[in-house]
Amino acid sequence: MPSPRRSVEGRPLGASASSSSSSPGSPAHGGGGRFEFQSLLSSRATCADLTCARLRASESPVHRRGSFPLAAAGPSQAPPPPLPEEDRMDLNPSFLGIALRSLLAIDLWLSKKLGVCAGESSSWGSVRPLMKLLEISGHGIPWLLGTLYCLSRSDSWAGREVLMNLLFALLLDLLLVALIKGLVRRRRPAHNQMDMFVTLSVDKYSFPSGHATRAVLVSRFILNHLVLAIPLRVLVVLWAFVLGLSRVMLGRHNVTDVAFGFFLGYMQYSIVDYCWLSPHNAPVLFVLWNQQ
Ligand SMILES: CC(C)=CCC/C(C)=C/CC/C(C)=C/COP(=O)(O)O
Repeated sequence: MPSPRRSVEGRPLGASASSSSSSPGSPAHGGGGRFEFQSLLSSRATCADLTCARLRASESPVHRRGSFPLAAAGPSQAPPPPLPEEDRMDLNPSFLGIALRSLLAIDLWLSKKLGVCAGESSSWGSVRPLMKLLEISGHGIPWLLGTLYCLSRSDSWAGREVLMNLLFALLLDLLLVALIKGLVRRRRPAHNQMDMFVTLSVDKYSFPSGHATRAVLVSRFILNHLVLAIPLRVLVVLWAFVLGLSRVMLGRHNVTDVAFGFFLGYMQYSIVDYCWLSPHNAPVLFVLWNQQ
């Protein structure tokens, strides 16, 4: 008699066709050496399929014989067409898959816990205005306008060169973040209120955090190109970190959006540093600006 457990656990499909426990004509066998439960374990299985799968697992062989007249009809029946690979349930998920799912679950749980300023009525709702002020300090518009203004006022070649590269860095950041947001399309957390100061259409997505990328990019830029006293340098690093944290506290982002944003901002500065624009490698830019 075929054991009902076979169809649940996904045991070897190639069981001997001559075996008395699963002959081609038996209910668990689709003929042609292929068991039927393969197709019933489809992740896209219809409700009816799943019901059948459960029945196969729990019903007695006698009942099953009655339930599947086609399978019982014998080996002369045509075997069911094999399902495409992607339609089969993965009964042996990889370690990486489990790790990613666990990370995602922790991410969502932690982000919800840290979203203490997500609304006025949240536990830290009273500091929400302060967090929103911090949000504006890392917004793209003040940084772009500020850089353009300083560029227009700069009267030294060295100053212009640094500002030109800051402008390039800010534009590269906007482009890369918009590109990744558009590709990944991760929704912002459910507890977020969409009341942000000027946004682009891709800003309905949350991965990665544009404020986090900009915070790290600009901080690295400042630390490498401005001569600052130690306390000010510490303040710059703190600003970047608190700005990132505030994104989660405001409920705008999950922790992984900000963590990846920090990483991306760090890499972006490395790109800018590598492609540093100067009057030697980009003379046109500097001459054009001078003529303004
Ligand atoms: C030149 C140009 C396209 C300027 C657009 C500046 C702009 C509206 C940037 C959006 C900044 C923003 C709201 C980013 C979203 O940050 P998340 O931290 O919420 O991802």
